[in-house]
Amino acid sequence: MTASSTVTPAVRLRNASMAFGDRVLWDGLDLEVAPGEFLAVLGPNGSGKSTFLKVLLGLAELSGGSVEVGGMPVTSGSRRIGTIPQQKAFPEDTPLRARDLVALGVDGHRWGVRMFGRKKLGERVDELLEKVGATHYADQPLGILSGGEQQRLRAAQALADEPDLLLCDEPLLSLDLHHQRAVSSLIHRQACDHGAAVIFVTHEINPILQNVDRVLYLAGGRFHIGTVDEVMTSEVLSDLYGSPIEVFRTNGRIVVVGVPESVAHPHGSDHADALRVGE
Ligand SMILES: Nc1ncnc2c1ncn2[C@@H]1O[C@H](COP(=O)(O)OP(=O)(O)OP(=O)(O)O)[C@@H](O)[C@H]1O
Repeated sequence: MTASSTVTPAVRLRNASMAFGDRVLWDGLDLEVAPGEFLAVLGPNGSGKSTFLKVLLGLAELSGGSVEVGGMPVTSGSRRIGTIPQQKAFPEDTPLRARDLVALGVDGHRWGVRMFGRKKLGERVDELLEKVGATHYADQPLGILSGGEQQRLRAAQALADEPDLLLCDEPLLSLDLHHQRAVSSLIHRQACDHGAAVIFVTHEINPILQNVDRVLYLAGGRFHIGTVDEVMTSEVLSDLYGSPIEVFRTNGRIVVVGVPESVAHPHGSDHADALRVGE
């Protein structure tokens, strides 16, 4: 799906540039993301993927150009944006249970808490917990849960208020295969059934290959936008990285070979999956 002229894009960037000092993350970026569209944002460590989400949240200002969300200038704290932030463990003594975190994402007015009391809120939270497979640890303290268990709760919280725009920063990290599928299909349904635009930052495109409409690939201060077939090619990635890259498909998966180690791990990251989009 792409933005048509009659529908207000969920996100619109015009001639957008972003730089920190002389470090350019992107320049001349024109992009419209339509309601219901699923955009994957790919690129090596430090290429600007999280910064891109921050710009949409109003937490970072473009160096040039403009950005609109839902046809309006970006303001921070919109209820219509759901976020699944990059994973960071909750401290062990966090005074919340799993279900409390999900409940924080539910807008009381929207779900009629005022009219029907806490019962309705509880039902909505139970429904969300079930969708991410978290029912059995709903009453556990947040801080003792594993990284993957916490991550599933973040996904439930982000979807609680049926956002129009869902910003996901590596939401599948530390999830096992089963829960990767559950969470990515939940996010995809938010796009298909509720018309939410999804912007999904990831190093690993294969788990979401079936869901992606377009890819924004950031690398070395440049970018390429298009469908998976248009962007994930040896030619495009070799051009972006400025060195020979091989992209091939096997068993319905994309394998990328030849990304320079210095680009894949510019900060000495121990994130070994950094660019292994094919595994
Ligand atoms: N406020 C800031 N001031 C200066 N530099 C910054 C600031 N925020 C981000 N950067 C730099 O911009 C670059 C892009 O950072 P960003 O976190 O967006 O990358 P990323 O693609 O999300 O990386 P990763 O895959 O490692 O999460 C990094 O080199 C980072 O150090």
